[in-house]
Amino acid sequence: MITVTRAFKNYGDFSALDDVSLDIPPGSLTALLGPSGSGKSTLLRSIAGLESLDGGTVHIAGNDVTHVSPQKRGIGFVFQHYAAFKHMTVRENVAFGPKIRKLPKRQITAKVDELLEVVGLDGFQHRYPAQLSGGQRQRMALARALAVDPQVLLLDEPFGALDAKVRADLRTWLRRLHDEVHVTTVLVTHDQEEALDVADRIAVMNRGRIEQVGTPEDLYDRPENDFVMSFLGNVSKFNGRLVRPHDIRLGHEPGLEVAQASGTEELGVARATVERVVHLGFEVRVELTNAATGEPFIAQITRGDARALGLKAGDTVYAQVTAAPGEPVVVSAD
Ligand SMILES: Nc1ncnc2c1ncn2[C@@H]1O[C@H](COP(=O)(O)OP(=O)(O)OP(=O)(O)O)[C@@H](O)[C@H]1O
Repeated sequence: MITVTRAFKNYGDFSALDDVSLDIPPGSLTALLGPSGSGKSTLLRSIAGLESLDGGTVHIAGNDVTHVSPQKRGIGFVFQHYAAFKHMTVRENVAFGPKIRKLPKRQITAKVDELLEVVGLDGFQHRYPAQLSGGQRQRMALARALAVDPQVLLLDEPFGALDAKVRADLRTWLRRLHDEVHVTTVLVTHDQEEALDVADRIAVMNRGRIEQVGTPEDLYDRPENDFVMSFLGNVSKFNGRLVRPHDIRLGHEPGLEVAQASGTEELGVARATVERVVHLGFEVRVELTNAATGEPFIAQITRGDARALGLKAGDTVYAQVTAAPGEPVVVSAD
């Protein structure tokens, strides 16, 4: 368990951490998610001991490490741009930490073999970092961080510099790796899709504060405020409320047929003009304008529904917000 209690960090007048408290359960993969400048890296670096707090404490596994040096905190750290030793092979890079710790040679060999296999680099062990792809280099960085058996693994946008496809592959891989090694992991990301995909818990940060902590489901289905709702997925303003695109149904009649089809309670109907219909594979994004308010909004519906409605630009339709009873998918915009 990592416990941050009432952490404050200022840079001059600027408050980078403003009374942050957070519990990170042992064995979890927790994402710190927030926009640029919200304090994610500062919080991560404070847990690592790379930043000293102006107030508050950090405990790791029950020990107060607030004034303990980074080397003695039992952490592995991976940054966005990982600085590997260029003159060392992959194998030598991974073996570096255990060698410094003077582990017996045989033990080091076994450990490095195991880790290279876990990160899928066993065929690359004699290459130099420059001979690896970006994704392979980050996997080497993770193997190197894990080589010293850290209690905690801290990842600061580890896949940030890679292209979308490699990022997606690596996060699936990280999830599996975590299921295998179970080391308590904290991941900094500004990418909500990455956080929802990989983390079992997410702490949403904004302006040096934590807005909400919970499972991806909690945050997506039960956001505590507009900031969390907007940050985790698309939202549109609909009759003065924030609504998710897939919580809007479309029909040719006001209310009736959409209400019957969904069987859910009515939360508001609006007449709207279809501006654009975008096919996104299984789903269709319909861009609309509210006839009464002139506000643009988006509905996301299935391809089948779009076909049944025969939607095209210029059509007038009725949009209705739906939500399963008891599920507050609509948060007041005020
Ligand atoms: N050494 C520093 N000196 C002055 N200001 C700093 C310093 N480090 C960070 N800050 C400021 O503190 C705020 C929080 O920075 P932090 O790096 O924690 O944000 P972040 O959420 O990780 O953002 P990003 O995703 O852009 O890295 C930013 O406004 C940043 O400019």
